[in-house]
Parts: sequence; structure tokens; C-alpha cells
Amino acid sequence: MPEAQAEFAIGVHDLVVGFGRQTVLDHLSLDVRRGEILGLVGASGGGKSVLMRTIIGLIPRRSGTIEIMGRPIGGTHDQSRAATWGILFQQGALFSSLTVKQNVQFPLRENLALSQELMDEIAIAKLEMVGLRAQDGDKYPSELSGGMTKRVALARALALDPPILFLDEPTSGLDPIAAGDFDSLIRTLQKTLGFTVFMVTHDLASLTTVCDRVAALADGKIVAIGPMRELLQSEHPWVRAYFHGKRSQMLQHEMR
Ligand SMILES: Nc1ncnc2c1ncn2[C@@H]1O[C@H](COP(=O)(O)OP(=O)(O)OP(=O)(O)O)[C@@H](O)[C@H]1O
Repeated sequence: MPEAQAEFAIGVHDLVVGFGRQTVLDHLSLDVRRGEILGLVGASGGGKSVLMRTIIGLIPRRSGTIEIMGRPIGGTHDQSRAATWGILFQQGALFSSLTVKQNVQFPLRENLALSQELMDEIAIAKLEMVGLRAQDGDKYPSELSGGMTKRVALARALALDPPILFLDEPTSGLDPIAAGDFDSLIRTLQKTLGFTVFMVTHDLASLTTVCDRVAALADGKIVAIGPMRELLQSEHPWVRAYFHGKRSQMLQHEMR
């Protein structure tokens, strides 16, 4: 199907992934709609990162199909898809020996042949887009706060204007104010640019305020998916325990 007609940005069908004798994802199916922010929750060690890494081709699958923007993708890393998604890994994962500007320019250098002048302009535009200043571009990662590091990583993930953005626990390690600011930034950019977001998170505030839908991963499968208010009604034991456990109840009460 041509990209313009694909209803789903990501379509995962009957996916099986494992390591040795361990099966992590067991006939898992999941559709991510175009232009939505989908949050993925699941137990620690339940396979959230494995699912994300399999979708982007970093982990081979045993069986099942994966479609990105209506096109099937291969079982291993597919370089031609580099401009289709941007990724923000949990720790930001910036190159410590490169300046902020060089980090943001990295995907441009890898995938396009642009003049240095144009790359500088793009890098500054991307930094401003994520709320940083042009002069921050000359700093090194060690000179940045946690919130700034995430923003630089986001600017780098969006350098090639990808239609899909993968976020792996984007607010982990941030204080509540910085986390809230980062959530708002994601929401604003998504509304403005219209990309699709696939976000792994444990952050109840992010799930409630940013995600259009939330998917719950348990026993290697998606056991519930829908807007947060529907997930809160789910009868699945793990989903109930997750959202109605003592800690979640306390937070939800505080968020009211
Ligand atoms: N490269 C690998 N080789 C072998 N086992 C792996 C590999 N990557 C992940 N696993 C295993 O797959 C399972 C799922 O791991 P995964 O990192 O996806 O969990 P997660 O849901 O992201 O957890 P967390 O919320 O703690 O980050 C774990 O048992 C883990 O040990």
C-alpha cells in the first residue's frame, strides 16, 4: 500500500521474538494509528524494549509480520528505513565527543549530502524547535542538564523529519517539572508536525496527559489497548494491578 494511504503507521501481526529457550513476545499483534501518541506499558522485563527494538529491526523475529507506513519490513536492520523513524533512547545516548550541533547533524551527515552551512541552519532550527538556544549548539553533552540532554536527543531524532518517533521512557530521570515540560513539548510538536509517536513509559502523568491510547503488554501479548479511561476499566489482572495498585491509586488521586 502506498505510504499516503496506510491507515496505520505501525502494524505488528502475530509477532514471536525470543532468546534461546525464552519466548519474550508470544504471537503479539498491535496497530499504531497514524498521527497518534501511543503509550506502551508493561511489567519490568516484560518485553517493551524488545518490541520496540524488533520493530526498528535491531532484534530478529522468529515469526510474524511488521509493517511500517504500509510497507513490510525485513527481519534485520533495514538501512533504507533510516528516515522513517527517529529514536530517543532512555539515556539520551548522545555522542560525548561531539558538540550538541554535531550530534543533531549526525543523521543528516549519514543520510544526506548537504553543505555545512545548510546543516548548521537545520541544526539551529531543530534546537530552537525543542526549546534550546542556538548557542547551546556549541556545548558538549557533559555540559548539559538532564532535561537539555533529552531535548538534544529529541532534536537529533527529528533531524530528518521522520513520520514516526520512538521514545523509550522519555521522562525517566527528569524531575516532575522537567518531565511535564518534556511531555508538553512532545504533545506540541506532535500536533504541529503530525508525526506518530510510539512511547514506552512507566510515567502515569505522561500516560494520562500525553497519550491518545495506551497499550498494555503482559504475558508476551497486548492484553488491553485504548484511551487511558478504558484501560482503567480493564478487567485483566495485570492491568488492574498496574493501574489500581496502591502506588497508582495514590498518584491518580493526586492528579485529580
Ligand atoms: N539481547 C538480549 N539477549 C537475551 N535476552 C534479552 C535480550 N534483550 C532482552 N532480553 C530479555 O528479554 C526480556 C524482556 O526485556 P525488555 O528489555 O524488553 O524488558 P522491558 O519490558 O523493556 O523492561 P524494563 O521496563 O525493565 O525496561 C528480559 O527477560 C530480558 O532479559
